[in-house]
Amino acid sequence: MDRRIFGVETEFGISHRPVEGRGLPPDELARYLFRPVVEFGRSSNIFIPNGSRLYLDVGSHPEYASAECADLIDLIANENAGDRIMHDLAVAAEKAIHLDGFSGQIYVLKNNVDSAGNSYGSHENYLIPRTTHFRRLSGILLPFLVTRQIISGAGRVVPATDETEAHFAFSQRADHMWEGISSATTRARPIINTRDEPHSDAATHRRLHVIVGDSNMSTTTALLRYGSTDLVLRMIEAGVPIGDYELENPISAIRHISHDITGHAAVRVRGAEDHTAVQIQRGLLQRAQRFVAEHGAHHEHVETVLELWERALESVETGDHTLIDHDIDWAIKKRLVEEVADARGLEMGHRRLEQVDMAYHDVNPDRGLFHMLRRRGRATDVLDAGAVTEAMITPPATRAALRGQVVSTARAYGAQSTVDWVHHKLTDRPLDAVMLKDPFAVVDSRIDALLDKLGDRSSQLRERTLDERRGSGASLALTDRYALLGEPERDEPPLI
Ligand SMILES: Nc1ncnc2c1ncn2[C@@H]1O[C@H](COP(=O)(O)OP(=O)(O)OP(=O)(O)O)[C@@H](O)[C@H]1O
Ligand SMILES: [Mg+2]
Repeated sequence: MDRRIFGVETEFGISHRPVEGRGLPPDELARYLFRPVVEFGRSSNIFIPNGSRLYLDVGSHPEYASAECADLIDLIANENAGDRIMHDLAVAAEKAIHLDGFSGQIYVLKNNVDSAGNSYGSHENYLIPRTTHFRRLSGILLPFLVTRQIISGAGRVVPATDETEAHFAFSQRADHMWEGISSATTRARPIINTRDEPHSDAATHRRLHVIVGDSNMSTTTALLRYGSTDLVLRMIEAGVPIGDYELENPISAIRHISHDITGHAAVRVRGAEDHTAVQIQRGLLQRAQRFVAEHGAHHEHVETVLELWERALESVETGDHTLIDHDIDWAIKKRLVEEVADARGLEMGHRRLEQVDMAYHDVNPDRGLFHMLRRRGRATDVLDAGAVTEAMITPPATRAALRGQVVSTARAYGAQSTVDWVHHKLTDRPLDAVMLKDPFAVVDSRIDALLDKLGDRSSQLRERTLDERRGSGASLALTDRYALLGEPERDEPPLI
């Protein structure tokens, strides 16, 4: 497909560190965190004006599901808006717990393993044509995804166990995958989830749900992760021959690869010699380069993706990690961990280095180590300054723009809306529901007609300024885009 819809769901780890004693249990903390969300949307599962979804499932890992995007930079901006929203919620929650007599700080981590060894995910969604042959898709995509960690893993300080010494691994998530392909998400944790919910026209499309990825702090790494996957999908869809790297055992392979930072760990390929992760990735990259040379780049980021991909593989192959230690999460983190270890004379197994690993993923822009590195010029960024703030309040140019319009306009009129990825209605007009099956569509006359029922928008609504919005919600993302023109100033009621 020349144009594709992308979305990414991020689950966050949360914790409370009081000045002394035990912290609040995660479920209680999550309730504090989501208080402004519930105030805004009367539920802990809501769609917000930037088109994305915020929700709290059972358990205590709040999730941000990005709006559907048709451009990779839009996707990364929208994803990072989610990190910022979670940070805003943490700031508000910290105030709330202090008012309730608790002390200390709240941490929101965009990582994939907590200190107790629980794992939570970063799930990617790719729109693909229904005609794609699933057997062929998985035969190519699984080896790609199993080895992708060497170019886009988030890196992990792995503590010593009875069998292994402490070491640095490519991936956070690799040890927590249990199956290659299946329809169950949480229980079986497959690399590719086949649950068939396309959020688009089911006759023509599927939504491919990839569960294996590490959450990325680096926007450059994110571009390589989504961009390389898109290129592999594009080749599969075009039906070009892509080499045969079908793995005998994807799950043992993914773990084996993660724990050998030299990239030389060999895995069994069905009916062929053993291959290293670098060899498999090289084979796929060469195919992709040839494919782009023959068919042309299908979007403006392709060249950057190919350059990063090449450089990341060269870095692993040669062991010269300085080639990517500003661009790829695992290498950025590894350099930091080694610096701390050297400066303090610590062995790899030291607890302090695990803390550095965690702190790398702190979404707090002032405190998080990744954010500090970026400010010091030690991590590249593919987003323009201001792009994340913008993405907190502006949906991408897809169906998400229509969803955002419904949510914000209804709120301006004091009406309630009920929306999901596909359905849109005003809650008290259930018969006027609008179903938007085309995720690329940015205009739809049925949505206009629906919103016109609320009043004449052109003469009654004005867009709020950024300053007004900044002053009126726990997070910029949880504020209304519009206000009614000439809204009567309400007098403060008398105190007595
Ligand atoms: N047609 C589409 N193709 C690809 N991705 C899509 C499409 N429509 C929506 N998305 C993306 O899919 C993701 C759906 O997130 P959501 O958390 O609702 O996932 P889910 O897998 O359906 O449900 P859950 O996480 O509750 O199990 C979002 O990131 C969204 O942007
Ligand atoms: Mg989800």
